[in-house]
Amino acid sequence: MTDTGNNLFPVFFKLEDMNLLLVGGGYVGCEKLGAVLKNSPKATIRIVATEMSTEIKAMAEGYPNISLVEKPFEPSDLAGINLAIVGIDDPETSASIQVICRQQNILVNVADKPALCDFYLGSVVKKGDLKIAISTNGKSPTVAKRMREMLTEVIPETIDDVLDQMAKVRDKLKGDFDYKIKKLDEITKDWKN
Ligand SMILES: C[C@@]1(CC(=O)O)C2=NC(=C\c3[nH]c(c(CCC(=O)O)c3CC(=O)O)Cc3[nH]c(c(CC(=O)O)c3CCC(=O)O)/C=C3\N/C(=C\2)[C@@H](CCC(=O)O)[C@]3(C)CC(=O)O)/[C@H]1CCC(=O)O
Ligand SMILES: NC(=O)c1ccc[n+]([C@@H]2O[C@H](COP(=O)([O-])OP(=O)(O)OC[C@H]3O[C@@H](n4cnc5c(N)ncnc54)[C@H](O)[C@@H]3O)[C@@H](O)[C@H]2O)c1
Repeated sequence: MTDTGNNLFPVFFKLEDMNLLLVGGGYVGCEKLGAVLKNSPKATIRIVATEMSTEIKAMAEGYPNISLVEKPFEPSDLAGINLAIVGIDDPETSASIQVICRQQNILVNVADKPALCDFYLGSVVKKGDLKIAISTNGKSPTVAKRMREMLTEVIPETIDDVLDQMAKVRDKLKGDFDYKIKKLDEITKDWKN
């Protein structure tokens, strides 16, 4: 078996059909909330923090699916939660939240603590329906950010029109699976050059 270097398995969650808990309402909480809202603005998010910053309150305004609860984290906050992100300035409590999440099979990200993460957030390139997620295996989030900027620049805005056209062709194609693949490959075969 060869080691590919980065063994993280990328998936795209339908977060808007899930319940997310964000613990922490400071700088990191705000960063992570921003990342979530940019991608999945209708996600149901419970934010629990002893103190909620004015920034996070402002960011949550206008999102009816966000509930802000100003109090310390308690295990009961995990009721009905599918995913959790922890961004608090208390390493011991962070570690204990990670343990409780594990016990309940809730996937957890403790921001900036790779050893305590079941998943990492990625840098995200988004052009209409096209989305590319980038990971450096935790080696350099700054490189991930630069790659996002580079790809955002080189991918044309018209890619979304291309996706619309391809979706139309795809819907119209009759025939079996192999035929469809052949046809769709034919239409796009020159793109590599
Ligand atoms: C991609 C992005 C997504 C997001 O968070 O939305 C993201 N970090 C971003 C930015 C960023 N984070 C940090 C800096 C400061 C510069 C620097 O330290 O390099 C910058 C740059 C900046 O802000 O300019 C600090 C930092 N981050 C981690 C550590 C701990 C460590 O490495 O041990 C420390 C040190 C903390 C300390 O010093 O105490 C760890 C993680 N950060 C990850 C994701 C995961 C790995 C992703 C991957 O595989 O590449 C992982 C493992 C876990 C996680 O947090 O999910 C987002 C870019 C969004 C964009 O702009 O596109
Ligand atoms: N600020 C940065 O640039 C930065 C960069 C890298 C790593 N970090 C790390 O990320 C973590 C969070 O940093 P920050 O800048 O967001 O801190 P912060 O002080 O801005 O916010 C901390 C938040 O955690 C909340 N909190 C603390 N204990 C809690 C508990 N038991 N239950 C619920 N909420 C609780 C506070 O009320 C506050 O909302 C720290 O471990 C920090 O070392 C911060």
